Amino acid sequence: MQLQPVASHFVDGEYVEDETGTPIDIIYPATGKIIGRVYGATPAILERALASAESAQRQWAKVPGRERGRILARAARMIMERNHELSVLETHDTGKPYQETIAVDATSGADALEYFGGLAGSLTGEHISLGDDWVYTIREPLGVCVGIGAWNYPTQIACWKGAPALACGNAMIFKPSETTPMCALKVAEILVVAGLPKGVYNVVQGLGDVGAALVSDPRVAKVSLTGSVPTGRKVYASAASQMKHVTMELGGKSPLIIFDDADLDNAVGGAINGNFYSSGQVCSNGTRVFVQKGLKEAFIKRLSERLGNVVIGDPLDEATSFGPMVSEAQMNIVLGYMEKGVSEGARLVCGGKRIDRDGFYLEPTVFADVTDDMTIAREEIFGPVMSVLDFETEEEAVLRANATEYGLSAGVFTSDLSRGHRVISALQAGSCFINSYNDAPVEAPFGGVKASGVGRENSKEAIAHYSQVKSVYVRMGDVEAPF
Ligand SMILES: NC(=O)c1ccc[n+]([C@@H]2O[C@H](COP(=O)([O-])OP(=O)(O)OC[C@H]3O[C@@H](n4cnc5c(N)ncnc54)[C@H](O)[C@@H]3O)[C@@H](O)[C@H]2O)c1
Repeated sequence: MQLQPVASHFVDGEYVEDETGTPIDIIYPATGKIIGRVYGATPAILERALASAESAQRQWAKVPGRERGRILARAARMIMERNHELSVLETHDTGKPYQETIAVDATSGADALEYFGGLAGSLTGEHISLGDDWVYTIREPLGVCVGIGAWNYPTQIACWKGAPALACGNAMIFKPSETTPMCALKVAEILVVAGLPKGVYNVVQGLGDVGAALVSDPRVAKVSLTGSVPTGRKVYASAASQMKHVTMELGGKSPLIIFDDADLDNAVGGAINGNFYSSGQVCSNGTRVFVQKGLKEAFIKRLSERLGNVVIGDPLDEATSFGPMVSEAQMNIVLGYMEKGVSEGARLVCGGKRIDRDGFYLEPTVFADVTDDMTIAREEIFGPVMSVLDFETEEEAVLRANATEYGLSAGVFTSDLSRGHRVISALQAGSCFINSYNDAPVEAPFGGVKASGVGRENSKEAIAHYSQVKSVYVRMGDVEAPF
C-alpha cells in the first residue's frame, strides 16, 4: 500500500506541494523507520488555503442543508467502504493496533459525517411572536473555521471537527498534528470525491507555527483545537485577541472511582479500557483509579491476571491488542513518569520499562499505593500508566477526585445506582460514565470543564459551536419615536 502522501497539503480540491516548507518525516512507531515525508505549509500555501476557503465558504453557505447533508452522508459511506485501507493508514500514522483502528477510527469519523449530515437539513431558526410584531432568527455559519489536531486520533479528529463545521455551512482548514500527517489528507480527498465543492475542506501540514499563523489570521472566524492545556492557553489567548469563537478539547487526569460493591470484572475491564487502549494515549483516560479499601487487593489481583492476556506486537497483526507509543519523544516522556513513580515511592505492580524490540514500545504499567501528592497522580502522562489510589468513604473519594485543575472525564463503578448518580453529579467533569468507561458515541456531547476545555464536540451541542444566531425584529405597525 502506498503510504507516502501524494503531496503534503490538500487545498482548493487538490493535492499541492511546496518543498520549501519545513520537512517533517513520517515515522512508523512500530519500527522507528521513516515511511514518508511532508513539508510544513509555507506562507504561499497558507494564503492559497485561506483564500480558497473564504471564497468557497460563501458558495457553500448557499447550498441547501439537505444537499450539504447528502454529500457528508456519501463521504461517510465511502469511508466505511474503505475502512480497511484507512485503518491500515491510521495504524501507520499512530502505531495503534489494527484491531483498534478497524473498529474505531474511520468508523467514528464516518459516524460524525453521517450524524451531522443528517442534521444539516434541519438547522433552522425560530419564530418568536410579540403580539402584532415578531422576531425571527436565522442560524448562520461562522465562516472559515480552523481545526488543529492532536496525534492520537488523526482520522477521528479531522472528522469530528469537519463534519459539524461543514454541516453548518462553514469551510474548514485542518492542520493535523505534525506527528500524524497522513490520515486527514485521505478525509479531504474522500470529501471531494463525495461531491464537496473545492476549497470547503482543506488540509495543511506544519508544526505549531503553522497552527499559530492560522489562528491569528483575520479571515478565520473560529478555531477548534484538540491538544494539550499549554497549547490550549496560547491558542485561546490568540483567538480571544480577535474575539474569535473557540472549541478547546484539551488534556485530563480523570478519576475512575470503584466502590466495594462494584462488579469486579466490569470494574477491571473499565480500568483497562480507561488506561491501556491506544497504549494509554487517550485524553479522557481514567488514570487515577480510586479503589475502595475492601476491594483493593482483589482488584489488583484480577487486573494483573487480565493484563497477562495482553498481546503486544506488530500492530498490523489482528491478534495484537497493544501497540507502541506514537513517537520516541512521547515514549521518553512516559518512561520519565514511570521512573518518577518508583522514586516517589509508589508500588510497581507490573510493567515500568521499555520493551526490548524495534519501535517505541512500553510495558502496560500499574502502580498501587499511589498518593495524591505524587507526580504520577497529578500530571497527565498520556501513556500506559495506571495509578491505583485507596479510599474509604464516598465523600473522601469525591473531594480527592475533584482536587485537580482538569475536568475532562470521570467514571464510577458501583452496583448502587443511587450512589452512582449522586457521585457523578458531584464530580467536576464534562464526559462521565456509570459502570462503563471511555465510550464516545457521536450522539453524546464530548468535552471538558475547568482546564480541560471549552465547548463541546459531537451531538446537537456542536451545532451551537459552529453557527451563530441572527435575530430579526419585524414591526408591523408604525414606529413611535420621542421626537
Ligand atoms: N480533549 C480531547 O478531545 C483530546 C483528544 C486527544 C488529545 N487531547 C490532548 O492532546 C494532547 C496530546 O496531543 P499533542 O501532544 O499533539 O498536543 P499539542 O498541544 O502538543 O499539539 C496539538 C496541536 O497543536 C499544534 N500547536 C502547537 N503549538 C501551537 C500554537 N502555538 N498555535 C497553534 N497550534 C499549535 C500542534 O502542532 C498540534 O497540531 C494531550 O494533552 C491530550 O490530552 C485531547
